[in-house]
Parts: sequence; C-alpha cells; structure tokens
Amino acid sequence: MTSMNSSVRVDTWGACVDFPIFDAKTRSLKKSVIGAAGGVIGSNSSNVVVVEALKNIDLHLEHGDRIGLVGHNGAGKSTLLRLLSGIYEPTRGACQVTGRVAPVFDLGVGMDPEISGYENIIIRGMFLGMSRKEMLKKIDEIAEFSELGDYLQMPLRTYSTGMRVRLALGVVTSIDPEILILDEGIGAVDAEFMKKARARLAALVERSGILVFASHSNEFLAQLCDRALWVDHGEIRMDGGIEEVVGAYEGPDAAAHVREVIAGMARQESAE
Ligand SMILES: Nc1ncnc2c1ncn2[C@@H]1O[C@H](COP(=O)(O)OP(=O)(O)OP(=O)(O)O)[C@@H](O)[C@H]1O
Repeated sequence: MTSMNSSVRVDTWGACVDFPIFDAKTRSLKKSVIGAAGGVIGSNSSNVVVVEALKNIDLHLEHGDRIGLVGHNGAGKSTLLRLLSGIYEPTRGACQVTGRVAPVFDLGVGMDPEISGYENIIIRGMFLGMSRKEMLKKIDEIAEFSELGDYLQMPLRTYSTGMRVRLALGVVTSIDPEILILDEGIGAVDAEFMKKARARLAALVERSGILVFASHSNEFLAQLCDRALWVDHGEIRMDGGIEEVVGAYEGPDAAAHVREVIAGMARQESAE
C-alpha cells in the first residue's frame, strides 16, 4: 500500500528546543559556550542554565521527501526527531506535523516481556499507529520473516536479544506509516539477518510518505535517503544532496563512498 496522501507534511518555523538544567553549576558559565560535542550551553531569561539543543530550525517536508540527518555527537539529531514526533514541544517557534507518525527510535519500546511474541507483534504495531485489525492481517508474514517458529507462542522474556530484534524489526518493517522517523539504532542487528531486513527496510521507506533518518552510517544514508541535513550545534548548517552534505561534513573520501553506494544501487536496479 503506497500512501498517496499529498497533505502529509512536516513544517517547522524557527523552532528551538532548550533543556533547562536546574542543577548545573553556573559559576563558570558566564556566557554561551560551544564545545566539540553537544549543544550550546547558555542561560535563559530566568538565569537558569539551558542546553540549546535546537536553534531556529526551518524545515518544510512533503510527500516523497527522504531526509538523512548527519552531525556530531550531541548536534541535535535525536532532539529534532523527537520534535517532529511530537515528543518535544518547541520552546520557541512552531512545529506542525500533518500525518500519521511512526517514531522508530528504540526497537524494544512498546514490547512486554510477559506476553507472547504474537501478542507483542500486535501491541508494538498499535504503538506505531496501526490498528489491531491491520496487524492481524500482517501477523503471518511477520512470523515468517522473523523465523521464530514456535517461540512466537512463548513469552518474550524467554527470547535472546537477537530474537527480540528479529521480532521488532519484523513489526517495524511491516507498518504503513505516513511519516517515518528512524533513529540509526535500527541498523544494529547481526549481519546475516540484516541482509534480509535491508530489503524490507528499503520497501518500508518506499511506501512511507516522508522519511527522516538520523544515522552515522553513510552507507545506510545513501541507501535510504536522497537529501541530507547537516545538524551542527543545534542548527541546520547545510541542506543538500547526500553526497554534497556528507562531503562537506566528512570530506571527499566519505563523499566518494556515498557515490559508490548510489552507483551500486543504480546498477542493481538496471540489472533487475
Ligand atoms: N533530556 C535532555 N536533557 C538535557 N539535555 C539534553 C537532553 N536530551 C538531549 N540533550 C542535549 O541536547 C543536545 C543534543 O542532543 P541530541 O541527543 O539531540 O544529539 P544527537 O545529534 O542525536 O547526538 P548523537 O549523535 O550523539 O546521538 C546535547 O547537547 C545533549 O546534551
């Protein structure tokens, strides 16, 4: 099912997210400071120390946009994903998201160790915005993909970490989101299974209206996205094609790698 809803949109206007830190030591923080990692540390009008995790973000995405976020540790990527998912409200400015959002940050969120794999498939799907009925239709296919067999009738607490990841990935890649918000943690699965999951992940992205994906893996970014934002100390430093942005952020070797991955995908497509 392809989402054809062209009213699916993400807009932010001058959006800022500050985290007040009430127990910070303010003595040495006379004015805003910028370190190599993390957002800018400053203070608000009540003189409370704040981390300025996002500053003046203007973002306008519509159906078909596939955006990757790159940037240093603490640059603000996860905060931006959480802002777009409605988990954080902007401290200043505005953020408006129209469409069904599926936030996939942590594969294990929304799973219950005491209930069976089957039941977890339904619960996790509902957590990601699907209905029970829709999930019931998908359950056989998810079971087959996960290769967990009779374990699906056992409580989740009897699963190994990898078995849980298989189940979670099966569910996540089965949904039909209008706006898919992905954090890179999703890439952390064993290599053999990931091969299988990759195609499903690509298909998921294909049928999502909008993708926003934060990752430190240029290969993944090149495979799933066609545009990138470089987030730097809470601001959007650059907005452009993946190769261009990765090149500016990481240098020519990284850009060449992106070019290779894209060329490889094009070769694969024309061979099919
Ligand atoms: N709940 C919070 N309370 C206080 N500060 C926070 C909170 N969450 C994030 N921050 C701060 O906001 C800034 C942005 O963090 P964020 O997690 O968005 O970065 P990131 O780009 O996702 O980093 P990474 O690549 O390391 O995952 C950092 O300086 C971080 O210390």
